[in-house]
Amino acid sequence: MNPEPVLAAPILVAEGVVRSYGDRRVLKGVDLSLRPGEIYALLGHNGAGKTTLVRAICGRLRPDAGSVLLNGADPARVPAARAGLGLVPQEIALYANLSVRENIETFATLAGVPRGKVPAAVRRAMELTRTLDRADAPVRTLSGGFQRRANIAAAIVHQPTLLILDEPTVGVDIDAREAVDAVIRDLRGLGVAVLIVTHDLDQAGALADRVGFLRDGSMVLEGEPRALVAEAFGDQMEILVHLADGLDMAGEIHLAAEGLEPTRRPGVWTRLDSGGYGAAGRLDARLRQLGLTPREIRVRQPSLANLFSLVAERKAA
Ligand SMILES: Nc1ncnc2c1ncn2[C@@H]1O[C@H](COP(=O)(O)OP(=O)(O)OP(=O)(O)O)[C@@H](O)[C@H]1O
Repeated sequence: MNPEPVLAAPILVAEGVVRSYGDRRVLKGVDLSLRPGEIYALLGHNGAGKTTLVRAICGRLRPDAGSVLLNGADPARVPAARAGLGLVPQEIALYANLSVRENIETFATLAGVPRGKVPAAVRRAMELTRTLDRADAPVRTLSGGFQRRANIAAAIVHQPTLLILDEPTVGVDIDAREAVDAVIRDLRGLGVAVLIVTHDLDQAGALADRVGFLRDGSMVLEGEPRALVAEAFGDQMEILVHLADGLDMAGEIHLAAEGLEPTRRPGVWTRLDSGGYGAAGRLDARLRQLGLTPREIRVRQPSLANLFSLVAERKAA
């Protein structure tokens, strides 16, 4: 008989984390754990408490109640625990006039990499982030996507076991985004635990082994993205209707009466439906009758974005 696979011990264990600012409770007892080689996407609207949770994980603030253990030690009290952490801030935090190599050397020294080991550590970080071919270029001459990878190199040069990335794809074009995703996957392959704080639901759905939705300081939903979507929507599909520009109020009322809701993309409306392509065909005919001829109708599997709206609606309900 094969023995049960033994799961590696978690790198991060946060339990019942509570934190208030004044009399406002911003974290209301949050649990979060990450194992080596796991990518976790922390999702939530502005003000949900994501940054506060990350600050508690980094040991930059102490929870009022609950605990955070990073590699078994409290990062707010034990500096050695913080050595196991790499943080990639949302803004590029590099010296613009220094080269990629010089920047990463500086971060290696700051992170306490022994002098003799700095060149090899810097080279490894540049290889992992595919920044080696521009190692000697000043950071200010590099594209936004390249700078972001160099930012990751600076955060991993001391070989942390947990890497936290804050909004790694904000302002990054699609090709550069894929390059950043590839770096994150490689780090997972090396056993690094990766926590991504993001509003980018496409990235979370594509990359994360687990996602957690933080809402008003509580983790309201957590799990494997595809399983969560399947559980929430069953056999429903998303019908996306793309309409011509210049929709008037009457048109919007008709669309809402057909159960459609506007998306963030102008002219694109959405509805969940278990009738699949047949339902899309009937909707097309109905909209034409109403004089709202769609430019395009698409039917697709629901995504994390649908789940995110559902979680937000539940709050409203
Ligand atoms: N230092 C502070 N003093 C007082 N209130 C704070 C402080 N930092 C955050 N808050 C409040 O705590 C709540 C949670 O903030 P937090 O930054 O953790 O949310 P977030 O989910 O990271 O939001 P965003 O996506 O906008 O960064 C917000 O209402 C915020 O205004």
